[in-house]
Amino acid sequence: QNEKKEEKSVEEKKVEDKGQEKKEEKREEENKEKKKEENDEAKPGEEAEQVPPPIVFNSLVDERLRDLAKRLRERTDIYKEKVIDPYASSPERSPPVSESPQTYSQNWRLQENATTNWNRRKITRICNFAKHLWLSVVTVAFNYNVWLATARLCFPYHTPQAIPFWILCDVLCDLINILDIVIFQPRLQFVKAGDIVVSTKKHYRTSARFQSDILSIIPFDLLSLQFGFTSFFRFNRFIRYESFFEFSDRLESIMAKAYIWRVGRTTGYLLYCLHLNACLYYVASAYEGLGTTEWVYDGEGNAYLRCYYFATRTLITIGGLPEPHTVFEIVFQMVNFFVGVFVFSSLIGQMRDVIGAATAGQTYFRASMDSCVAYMNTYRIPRQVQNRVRTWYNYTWDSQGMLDESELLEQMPLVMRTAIAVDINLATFQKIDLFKGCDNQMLVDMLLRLKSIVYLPGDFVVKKGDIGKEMYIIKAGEVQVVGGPDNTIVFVTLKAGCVFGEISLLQSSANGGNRRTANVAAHGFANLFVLEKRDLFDILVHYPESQKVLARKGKKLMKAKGPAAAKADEEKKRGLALFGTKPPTPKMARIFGGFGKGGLLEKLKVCNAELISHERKEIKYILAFAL
Ligand SMILES: Nc1nc2c(ncn2[C@@H]2O[C@@H]3COP(=O)(O)O[C@H]3[C@H]2O)c(=O)[nH]1
Repeated sequence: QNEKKEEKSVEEKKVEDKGQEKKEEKREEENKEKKKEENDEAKPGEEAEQVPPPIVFNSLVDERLRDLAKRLRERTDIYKEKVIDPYASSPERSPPVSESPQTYSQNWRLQENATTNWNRRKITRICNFAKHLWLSVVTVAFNYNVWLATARLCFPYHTPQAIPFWILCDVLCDLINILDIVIFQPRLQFVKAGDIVVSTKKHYRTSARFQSDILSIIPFDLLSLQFGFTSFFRFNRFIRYESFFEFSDRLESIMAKAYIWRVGRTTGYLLYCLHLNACLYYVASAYEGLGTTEWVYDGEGNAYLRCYYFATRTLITIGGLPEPHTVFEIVFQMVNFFVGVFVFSSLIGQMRDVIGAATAGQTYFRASMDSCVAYMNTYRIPRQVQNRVRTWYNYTWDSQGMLDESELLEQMPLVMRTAIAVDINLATFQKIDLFKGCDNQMLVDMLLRLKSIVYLPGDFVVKKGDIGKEMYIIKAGEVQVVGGPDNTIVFVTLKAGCVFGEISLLQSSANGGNRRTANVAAHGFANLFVLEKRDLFDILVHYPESQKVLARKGKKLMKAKGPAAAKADEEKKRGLALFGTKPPTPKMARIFGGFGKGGLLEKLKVCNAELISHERKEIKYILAFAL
């Protein structure tokens, strides 16, 4: 054991000695470097005499290493600059949103506020849900009265066994109505002198609605004790029709596809007309005597079903019914036909309007595309261009559900437009480096002036040397800053949330500063927001501070990416030729973005899994476009 301990301590000593040796070596090296630097500073001209030339084994490797060291130094400089001025970052990357530093108590208060807001929103949502649920219960009660009171009045449904059941249902419905009148109606919101106020009991009691509600629940049913059990005494319940329309309006306002409910409601009106007619036919048959003539109901089978069948054939004027013979039958049938023609034609017209409104967008899209194709045919536009135009139409429609978003927003008041624009894009804008430090209200103003535009794969969005009249923000897709003799060098790929075209926009026209400094082409399909120079400058007039921030950034960008920097960049990229050029990607694979990251193989992999809708659309169109 002693021997082992000795061995260990010897080894440890050796390690320590080695560490010390290394440290000493390092110190010596540092001292040498310091001396060298001092010499450099003191006598820059005598460098060649003082420092012996380095030994070069391989000039190519040596050059590459020097180049690498230079680039690392440049990168460090850029990072240093960024640390000093956080707004000087480049536009091609959107860093994660960093919250401004807050104290613990501030954070805590914010969290508490957020929780309270969240709780309040949750409570409001629950209340709204409860209101909708209650309104649907009241609507069921209303429909019970409207459909069954008429049927019970005309058909022999009041048998001694059924009467207790009917009484129970009637009482239940009346209870619902009473609860609604006593608890819910006085608490509804209404508009008073332009203000939304929650109704008070006093307000409700003085309203016309209260009077009609009270009239609707007067229990005339009690007269049944004197005159026998009949649903005739429940007809005052029909006055509560307003609750049905209230329910209908609310449902329309919360449904994403309101036309489905509208079609359902119109169908309901049609069915109710048939229901009324079936009731009348039974009453007419009973008046003449069941089965006494060929025309009347013969009393066989299910009375309601047979009469409903008769009503359907009569009102929809299908025909094939037994001929009426008596004056009463002829008059009844004639009135039926007239009502059928007027009521049914208007209801079917209403249905056509509802369906037409639901598909109006699609119809507009088809009509615009057809007229554009007809125009291109008239002027014998080449097939290739026509295909591109068609692809643009289809992609734009599929990706945003309309051809021109601004058309839709134009009809809205400014407040609504602002709310929508802020909701959709403000978060993205706040993350854009270029706008960091700018006034938030300025961003909102800018959002309102944006126009949406779609570029096809390979389209040039910006051409070097052109005058910059607008800047772009990428909504979806990618664009590439390209250069070189045939635009084959890709300088940078910009993704969703990035800005480009701002350099020439932020420079003055003196010395050609307003010219585009690079070519920018759409990589795949690119959905962009366009902000015109005129609009930007109109806005900046009101925000001098933001104007200063943008001007400063414009200068920095020009320095970093302007013509001089671009040339150096291009040469740097060409320098890669030292290692031989990469073999070109096959043409077909190139269409799909090559074999690399995000390329054909990856896309195919993603296709097997679940594709997100945008990418799926893009691949579909890229395929269509390529073929
Ligand atoms: N010149 C240059 N432009 C770039 C670079 N990266 C992104 N861009 C954008 O490409 C745009 C070309 O038009 P602008 O000069 O108006 O603005 C330019 C920049 O927004 C780059 O590295 N160099």
